[in-house]
Amino acid sequence: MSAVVSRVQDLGGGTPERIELGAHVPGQEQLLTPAALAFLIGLHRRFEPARQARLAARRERQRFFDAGGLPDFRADTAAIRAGDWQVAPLPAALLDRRVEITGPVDPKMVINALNSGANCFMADFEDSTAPTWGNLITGQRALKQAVAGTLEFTAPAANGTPGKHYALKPFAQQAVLMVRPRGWHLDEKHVRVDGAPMSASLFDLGLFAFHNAGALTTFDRGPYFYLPKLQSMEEAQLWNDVLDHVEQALHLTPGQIKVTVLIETLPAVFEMDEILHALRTRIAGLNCGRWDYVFSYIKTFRKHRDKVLPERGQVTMTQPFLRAYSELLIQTCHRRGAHAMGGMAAQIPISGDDAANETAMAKVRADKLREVTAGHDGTWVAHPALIPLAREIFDERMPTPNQRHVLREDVLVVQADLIKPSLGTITRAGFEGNVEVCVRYLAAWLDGNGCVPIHWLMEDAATAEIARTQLWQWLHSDGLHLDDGTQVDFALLERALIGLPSKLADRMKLPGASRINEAIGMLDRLTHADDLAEFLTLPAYARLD
Ligand SMILES: CC(=O)SCCNC(=O)CCNC(=O)[C@H](O)C(C)(C)COP(=O)(O)OP(=O)(O)OC[C@H]1O[C@@H](n2cnc3c(N)ncnc32)[C@H](O)[C@@H]1OP(=O)(O)O
Ligand SMILES: O=CC(=O)O
Ligand SMILES: [Mg+2]
Repeated sequence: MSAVVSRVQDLGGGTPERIELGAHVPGQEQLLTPAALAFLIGLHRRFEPARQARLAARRERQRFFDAGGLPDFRADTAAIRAGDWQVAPLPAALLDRRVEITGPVDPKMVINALNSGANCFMADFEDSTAPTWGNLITGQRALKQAVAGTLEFTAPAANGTPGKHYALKPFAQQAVLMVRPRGWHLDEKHVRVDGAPMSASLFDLGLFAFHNAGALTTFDRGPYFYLPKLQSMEEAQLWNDVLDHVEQALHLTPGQIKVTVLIETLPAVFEMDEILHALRTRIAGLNCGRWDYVFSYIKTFRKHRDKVLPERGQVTMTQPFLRAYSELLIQTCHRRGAHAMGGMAAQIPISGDDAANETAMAKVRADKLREVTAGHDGTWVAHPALIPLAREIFDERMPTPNQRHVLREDVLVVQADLIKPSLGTITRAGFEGNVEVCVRYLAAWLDGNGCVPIHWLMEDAATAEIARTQLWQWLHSDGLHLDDGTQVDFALLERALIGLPSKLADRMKLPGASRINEAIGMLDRLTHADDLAEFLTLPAYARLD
């Protein structure tokens, strides 16, 4: 906690509160005002014990899976699944979400995304942001200014040429803003209350709501959030309790805060009705967070030799277990009147190679076509250049603002479909590719950059986690071989790691180049460890800032 400097704050309530904050970064004083800090302290004191209980429940459940148990639909909530209920009506701003752009929260990205022509913009504090204190404060400040309509940015001058200036389009032409706070598992180490770090989720969500709820109300909106990495109905209930509290404390209308929940863990797919029900006064939809979902499948089945997945590139949405997940999500959402959002194709535009670009765009097109045909109400893009492509496909196949009327009663998904093993192989390129992605992503993240292009694929915390957990599982499963017959063992890993610095040597301008050796050391330790680390970002966070 070297970065924490302020020891005690007098928040004006008579008794100085015990809150410690990260070293000052520009703009912090306008965000972390005494009133905002008092609000955050209130959130922490009220909800931290419940958060810790939920994290303990996750560990307990994983012990059951490690002992051979399988996730399944819950007997104790059968009445919720069988019941005839609907989520609350959706606000006008969230009726048509056919194309949503996502991205990190730096000012340029925020302006570009809001101006992009997408229906919605998910400003991401999670998978695509490395949570340095500077990134968080800069991001919160950018969002506050964006909501106020004052956000501007000028790129630094280069070679005597003035930097490009960025400004927001008029409000009516902007994408609808949604914010994704970090997940329940993460602490915010730069804010300690009563001597303990506060929840990163409560920090991100609380600070955004505190500063922007009033302004959003004047636009007939509310704070809209994406909630990541939930594992159970109880976690959704905890979020609902938090949001009820936030609405009361900020004098909002009950249900004004809207959320979309990412179904991106394997345990959660068995509780989608229950999650919708727990949040039914405020939930707008569920989203197929496919990358974290695959990561979660690997993590849940870390000890299940019969469920080892093939290499990352072969785990596409047409694998039966992923198709079942997406179709059950659509059926569940539409039955309850909620949106069923699609997810992210990882391909981004390739400049300077038309043929390669066309191949990449064909993959994105096929993915979006699959989504709209299956019944999704909208999709995600990682890059503004993909918006016209996604829009064209959804416009053509979805003439209505959404397709919640498509009930998909033909879908019959049972437990076995959702946990079905996948066919495929592990190639040398797939193994070495995982090593490279882990090292390069980790190095960039440690350097403060949470989303980078690697071999023309968008890589963020979720995609990198697949690579990391696959390596661990492959190396800890006896008798696995590459498709060329080579045994998968630590010698293979060592060879890939040793070769990496020279392979990357001519790319010393790579994001995070200076931290490559540190990343190699971390990956080596993480893969050798007897226990699979829950999240890459937990040990990495200790090294951030
Ligand atoms: C698994 C999940 O959680 S998915 C959700 C989380 N992941 C994401 O949101 C991915 C977001 N995407 C990105 O961060 C970026 O697109 C990257 C890192 C993949 C590629 O970024 P770059 O290398 O900068 O792309 P590129 O150089 O082609 O960008 C061209 C322009 O588009 C802008 N741009 C690129 N992606 C985005 C975006 N998602 N939102 C807004 N603007 C963007 C760039 O800022 C740049 O703007 P400029 O011309 O004004 O300078
Ligand atoms: O957050 C999205 C994902 O795919 O993970
Ligand atoms: Mg995710």
